[in-house]
Amino acid sequence: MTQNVLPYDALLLCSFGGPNGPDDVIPFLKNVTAGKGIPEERLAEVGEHYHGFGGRSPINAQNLALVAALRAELDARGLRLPVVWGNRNWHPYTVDTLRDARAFGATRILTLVTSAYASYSGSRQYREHLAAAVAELGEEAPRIDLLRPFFNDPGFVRANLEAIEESAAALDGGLPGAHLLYVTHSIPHTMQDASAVTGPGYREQHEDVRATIDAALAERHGVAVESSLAYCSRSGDPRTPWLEPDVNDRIAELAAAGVRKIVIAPIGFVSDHMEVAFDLDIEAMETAAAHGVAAVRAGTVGVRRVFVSGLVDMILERAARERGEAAPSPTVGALAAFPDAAPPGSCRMRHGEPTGIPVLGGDDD
Ligand SMILES: CC1=C(CCC(=O)O)c2cc3nc(cc4[nH]c(cc5[nH]c(cc1n2)c(C)c5CCC(=O)O)c(CCC(=O)O)c4C)C(CCC(=O)O)=C3C
Ligand SMILES: [Fe+2]
Repeated sequence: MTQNVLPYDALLLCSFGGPNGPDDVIPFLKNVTAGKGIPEERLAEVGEHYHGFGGRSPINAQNLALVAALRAELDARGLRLPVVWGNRNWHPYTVDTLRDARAFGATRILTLVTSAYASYSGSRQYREHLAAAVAELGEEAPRIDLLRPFFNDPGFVRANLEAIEESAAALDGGLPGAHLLYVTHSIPHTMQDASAVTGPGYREQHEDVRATIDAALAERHGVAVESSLAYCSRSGDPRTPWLEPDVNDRIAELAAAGVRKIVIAPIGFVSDHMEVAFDLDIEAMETAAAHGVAAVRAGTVGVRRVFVSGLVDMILERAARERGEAAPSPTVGALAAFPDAAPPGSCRMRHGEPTGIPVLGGDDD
């Protein structure tokens, strides 16, 4: 493959954003939950999680570290591609970053969204957000393309596998006999259903990663791995069904079935942000201790070299396709690579009805 990033002249890392201090917490939560119907009590509770960490989410520092790691990997390969960072819910906002990027001359920007799996929250909502930023900039706007969801990218899966192996080594007797509990963010059933309209859904994407890692572990360690997928961080109206089992319920169930050690593998999250730092490292760990289960939490992919290097491979492949060259999208697991342009109607919450909300990277409205 040619080591060439053209036609792109910048890479945008587009993420969720998070508060940097106590005064940011409430305005941040208002941004996130505008029009979502999340109960006051849930918001107050999540606010407390942030205040417990000094009002600061770890996510911004983690994204800056990823920006630095991407720059280092691009540099190491002799590729000239400025990397910039913008968020959906907090400073630096995407629209401001794009305005700056345009001012320094970027006209064609490839965007990497920090969600590995496709759903409304992890894909379409970002595409609506980017379309709004482009609309706001008008004539000034650079042209934006998006990288496809990367859950089955070989580098992402490999980085998760390595993190699981490293954490399992801390358990008495290691991996053999441990239950491998994969965890991701819960979403409402309606969002799960919307994610499965044009391709494999959110749950199925995770199940594919689980099967791939289980098989690799069995092969590398010569042990059959017992595993399951659980969910964390549900919110919304308690009467609305969300994906289950909750990680805490699942830990209790495993304990009741005689499991004495578990590895919690947060494959749904790319870095140790609030859901990981609170819902897993504090809550789920307390649940495990209360049930007499020895638990370790595997690292998130973060800035692991194999993950970052896989992202740069994806950038090169996409650039080549934009130049009209044939470039494959390598994947692991049973699912094919997601298309570069999201299929019409994908991850649309009220599928079938026009939403009137413009999206980037696969328009269907
Ligand atoms: C699938 C998914 C990901 C994973 C994909 C990815 O990694 O991007 C994700 C990431 C994140 N979610 C985050 C924070 C929040 N999410 C909320 C609310 C919600 N998330 C949802 C889903 C997801 N969210 C959903 C369906 C809701 C209900 C409201 C709605 O339909 O949108 C709320 C409101 C309070 C609450 O309800 O909990 C907050 C504060 C942060 C920042 C963390 C930090 O600061 O470190 C990150 C990375
Ligand atoms: Fe969220």
